[in-house]
Amino acid sequence: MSQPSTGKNTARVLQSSCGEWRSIDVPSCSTKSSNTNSSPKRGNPPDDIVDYAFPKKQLKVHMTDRTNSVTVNRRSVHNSCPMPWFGMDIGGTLVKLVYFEPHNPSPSNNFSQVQTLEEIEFFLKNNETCRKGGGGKDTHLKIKNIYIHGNLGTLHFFHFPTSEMDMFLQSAKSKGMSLLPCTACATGGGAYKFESAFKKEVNMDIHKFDEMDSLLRGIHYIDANYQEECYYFENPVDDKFCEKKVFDFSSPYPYLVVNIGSGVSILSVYAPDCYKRVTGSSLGGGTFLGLCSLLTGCETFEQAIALAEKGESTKVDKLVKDIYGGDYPRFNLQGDTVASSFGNMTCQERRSLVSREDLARATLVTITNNIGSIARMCAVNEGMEHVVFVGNFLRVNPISMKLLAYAMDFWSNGTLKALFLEHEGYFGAVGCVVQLLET
Ligand SMILES: Nc1ncnc2c1ncn2[C@@H]1O[C@H](COP(=O)(O)OP(=O)(O)O)[C@@H](O)[C@H]1O
Ligand SMILES: CC(C)(COP(=O)(O)O)[C@@H](O)C(=O)NCCC(=O)O
Repeated sequence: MSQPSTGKNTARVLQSSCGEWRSIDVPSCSTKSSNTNSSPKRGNPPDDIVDYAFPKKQLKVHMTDRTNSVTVNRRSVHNSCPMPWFGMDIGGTLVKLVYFEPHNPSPSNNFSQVQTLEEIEFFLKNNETCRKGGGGKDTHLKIKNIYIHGNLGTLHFFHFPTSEMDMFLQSAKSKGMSLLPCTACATGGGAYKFESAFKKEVNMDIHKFDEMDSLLRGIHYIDANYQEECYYFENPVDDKFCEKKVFDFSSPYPYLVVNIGSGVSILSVYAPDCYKRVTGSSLGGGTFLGLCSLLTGCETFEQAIALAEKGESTKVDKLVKDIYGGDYPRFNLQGDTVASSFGNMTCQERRSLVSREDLARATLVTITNNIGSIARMCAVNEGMEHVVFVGNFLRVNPISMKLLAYAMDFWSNGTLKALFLEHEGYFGAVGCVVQLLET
């Protein structure tokens, strides 16, 4: 297979760099904290929940060590947010919805909590708009036996296209959803864009949270509560020997997060509550799907990926060997390296030889390599060894994951490791729910 492109995108990266510091309200957050052992504990023993959703100032917590870990008494449950709890990440392309089903609904309103959940579940499952564009419940991601704010329950995962949001609200209104008691919090751009529509259509005040804060809260929360969340690929481009392996994410700091949604955001994370947004790129998952739809006529992300699986990008891209006749050894550029993405498509004859599958594959490889190249440069600049890739661009998309794994390893001579998370696109929505009681 072709090699990832080299750092052709340097200028773009530097231009879009903003490097604004964000630090959540926790003391002694050093800007360049080293790899201290400040990670959440795994598992959830009954009397020792480690819950990063609670800031020190609002709840009675005590510091367990010098690295800002906070231990929360499980009885400090907030009663002003009626269950069931819903967290939404309303992104540029998809609405990610998580909801918490308590195993022991509070006795006082036992019936209404259960009934409310059943009614909302029925609505989500049977609503036309929720099923559009491959939307629906991600049953395989469900987490049983998780504690949120001291309550044991199950976390459910659901997604649908953001383009259906208005229809979704209309439909929720017509089915009487506004009358059901529950608490909804939201993040992503849509939390702001649709805030007034929520109020107008379903008379709901949503609790808004920043999407980067939520993303990190979600990552740390899920990782602390769900074994085997984090993984990497060994031998990523060798189909025979490629293996998915669990990575111990219990001491992750510092690390880089690359969130590949419609666009791309890159964050340096130094401690549980201390990070900065390093840069971003407008060439993300939306670009892939947009270009692929134009070039192949595909209708959905799943179709685009299915086409890409059968195509060859080397028919579309111009390789170093197409230009040099072989390697360019002086600068260690192998003949199979992509010299120019889509570079062969300037020629009519070559255009007539490529299929929709080849175009889909080339689009996927181009976008993925560009993100990999930016991520690698950020990791080098920031002195990071671990790069965590998240976002729904990676959904049902092992091609990109393996390419990113290979690219990180190859271009860093093995010093950088690409990591992935099972609940790839849902961390913002989870992070909202765990932040709920801070408001
Ligand atoms: N069912 C789907 N419909 C549309 N895009 C999808 C779907 N599944 C995965 N994707 C990919 O995921 C990207 C959106 O990722 P996501 O993390 O949800 O971002 P956002 O928050 O911007 O909506 C899309 O641009 C596309 O590349
Ligand atoms: C604006 C966004 C944070 C929105 O997040 P998204 O819905 O794409 O997940 C993201 O698309 C982004 O970071 N875009 C790149 C902007 C830049 O060039 O920095």
